[in-house]
Amino acid sequence: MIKINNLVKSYGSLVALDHLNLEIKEGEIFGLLGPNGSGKTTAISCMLALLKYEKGTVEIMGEKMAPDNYKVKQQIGIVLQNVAVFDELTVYENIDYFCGLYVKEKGRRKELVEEAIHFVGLEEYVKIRPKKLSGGLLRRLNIACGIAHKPRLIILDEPTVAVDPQSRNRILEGIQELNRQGSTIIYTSHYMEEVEQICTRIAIMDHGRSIAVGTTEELKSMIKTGETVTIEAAVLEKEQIQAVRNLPHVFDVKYESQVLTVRCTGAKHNLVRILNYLQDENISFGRVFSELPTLNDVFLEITGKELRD
Ligand SMILES: Nc1ncnc2c1ncn2[C@@H]1O[C@H](COP(=O)(O)OP(=O)(O)OP(=O)(O)O)[C@@H](O)[C@H]1O
Repeated sequence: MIKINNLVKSYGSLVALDHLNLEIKEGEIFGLLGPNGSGKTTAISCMLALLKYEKGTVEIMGEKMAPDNYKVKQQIGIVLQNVAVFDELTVYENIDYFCGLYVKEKGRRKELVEEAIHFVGLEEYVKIRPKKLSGGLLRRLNIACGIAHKPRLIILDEPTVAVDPQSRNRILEGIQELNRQGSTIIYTSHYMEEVEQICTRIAIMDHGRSIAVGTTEELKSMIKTGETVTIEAAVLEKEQIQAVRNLPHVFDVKYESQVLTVRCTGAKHNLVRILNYLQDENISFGRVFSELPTLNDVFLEITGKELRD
């Protein structure tokens, strides 16, 4: 569906995309996950030929993407980060306007607009102007405007930023439904939980590059971490921290503000072994957690820094 080859884009001396390579297949919900400033929005803008770039190629649906490739553009729905609707039009009129850019036949358009309204759950607000909508409802309107014409490819750039949990769930479920109805989806976010929840494949971005690509399971299997054990309010001496470090299958130990974080490779009984040691040493501790690897662990192992804000 999309092939991005060696894309380079700079803003002055800042390299925002540094030889970015990506391939997205038809039918995927493809997640672009990366911290703020990693180049996700720039990648989307270049992909859609909304921004000029210095080097590389973008192919969408088998064609070279260009600003005037309307044949391809017609088949793409775009929901950008900044809400782009007309204040002087009502909810209905906004969706009708954007749908009308692609669908001229009135009867068919009415059907599509009504479907889109139902889809984002804005039935009660059709006669309202955008200024009167809450942030979450406004984002839903933005989505309806981008998807009403039922495009083959839908690109959503951080659609859930500053959205209440109810609207967020509605949006995430909606994206999965659109995918079931046949649209390929590209979804950018810096929320790893969301990406993990809905994406069938994920590219993790950092500094304008895609540093790892795969399904959630594939990404997690690329790293050493099999389990992270966190022990709160533990009071440990230096030698004891070293002793934890020397336990089998432990490869990284952090001790900060009386919180002990132990990363272990995938093995049985890691937690029991650590707790037994603490008990043998009469070390008091508070709450204990054991977590399977997250996408943050993938990011942390590859880049040495946290994905979370
Ligand atoms: N118009 C611009 N002029 C100058 N620098 C820019 C411009 N747009 C983006 N940048 C810079 O390029 C880099 C990549 O930004 P981009 O917005 O693509 O990242 P992002 O991953 O989408 O981040 P966010 O999650 O914050 O939207 C950042 O360092 C950003 O400051």
